[in-house]
Amino acid sequence: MSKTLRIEQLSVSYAGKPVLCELSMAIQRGEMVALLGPSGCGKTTLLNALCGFIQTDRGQIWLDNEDVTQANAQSRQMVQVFQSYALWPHMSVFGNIAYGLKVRGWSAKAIEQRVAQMLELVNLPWVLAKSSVTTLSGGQCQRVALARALAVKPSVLLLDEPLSNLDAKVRLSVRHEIKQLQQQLGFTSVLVTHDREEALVMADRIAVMNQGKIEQFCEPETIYHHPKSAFVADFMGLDNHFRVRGEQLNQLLKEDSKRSAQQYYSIYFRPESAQILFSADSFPSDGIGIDARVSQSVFQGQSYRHGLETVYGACWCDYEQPLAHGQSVKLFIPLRALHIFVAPSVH
Ligand SMILES: Nc1ncnc2c1ncn2[C@@H]1O[C@H](COP(=O)(O)OP(=O)(O)OP(=O)(O)O)[C@@H](O)[C@H]1O
Repeated sequence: MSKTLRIEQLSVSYAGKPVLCELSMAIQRGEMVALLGPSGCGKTTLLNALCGFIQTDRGQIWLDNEDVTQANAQSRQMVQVFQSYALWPHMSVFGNIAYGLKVRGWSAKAIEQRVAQMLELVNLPWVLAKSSVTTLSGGQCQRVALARALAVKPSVLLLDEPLSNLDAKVRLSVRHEIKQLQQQLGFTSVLVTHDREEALVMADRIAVMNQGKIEQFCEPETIYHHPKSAFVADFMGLDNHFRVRGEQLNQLLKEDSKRSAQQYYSIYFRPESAQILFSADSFPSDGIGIDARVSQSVFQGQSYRHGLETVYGACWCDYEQPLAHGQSVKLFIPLRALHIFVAPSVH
């Protein structure tokens, strides 16, 4: 059932405007890959190209050893699940799940067995089979859409923001159900999402896309802890960013003249991996310390998130207690939490 998917140097444009630019990636059999990236970077275009819904300009798409670049959508056996569910409203739950099987000429008995199997798989009771899909909740609709897609045993399942129409609680449970199904059935899948946490939880590997190209493609832990560019760092939740000159960075890191004085650098770090210290605290040596003043204190459950003003700009840092507006503190960023990139010069 499940196959490897290899994309080689794929280019797609709309009316001459390039959207995917020589994009390559290889997805293993049974692997779930998340495509993460800003709006308009080409995630849905890539899914549509894989499915055969749109024409490609150059490059190839391989399923195992078969080049399917020119194959029609039906013969590719890649099935898409959409954000909007795309169920047929005039059909029952049964009718929706059975549709692809009827088209493929399955017998009535085999269809009934398969639909029952699929309903059980996605945790929907058989009594719902005769219901109209218009009477279902969002979570139930997405389960029917998933059952319909899996019923035909696709080689690759393409999930286009399947959870974004669901409310927060349902989204969390459906997220884990899809992941469990993928591990149980071992299907190859590509998941498009805007949600970083969803990508981290669900995917075996994450591809961060930027303007039609892949910026970084690796395991969730690696991309989270070792973003290879400022773009990926920004996208992976390193919400604090200072732009500093080489000589300032040399001073902060106590590394005399290691960097050119005129070059600018971007320092990224997470609010939760920095610390707020006070004048009486002993100062660790394995990090950088910056004088700061509290500008805001916001309760966020486990701790308080504080807005801090420093000579390098504003940032956020967590602390267990609320601190007074205007209070002087020391911002401490451990070396292991620092991500430093050469910044482009501003003219
Ligand atoms: N049918 C189309 N005709 C012309 N331009 C299109 C078409 N579909 C998408 N585009 C353009 O191609 C670019 C990529 O769109 P795409 O939908 O693939 O991005 P995306 O990363 O999926 O965005 P989002 O996260 O907002 O869904 C965008 O600039 C979009 O405006």
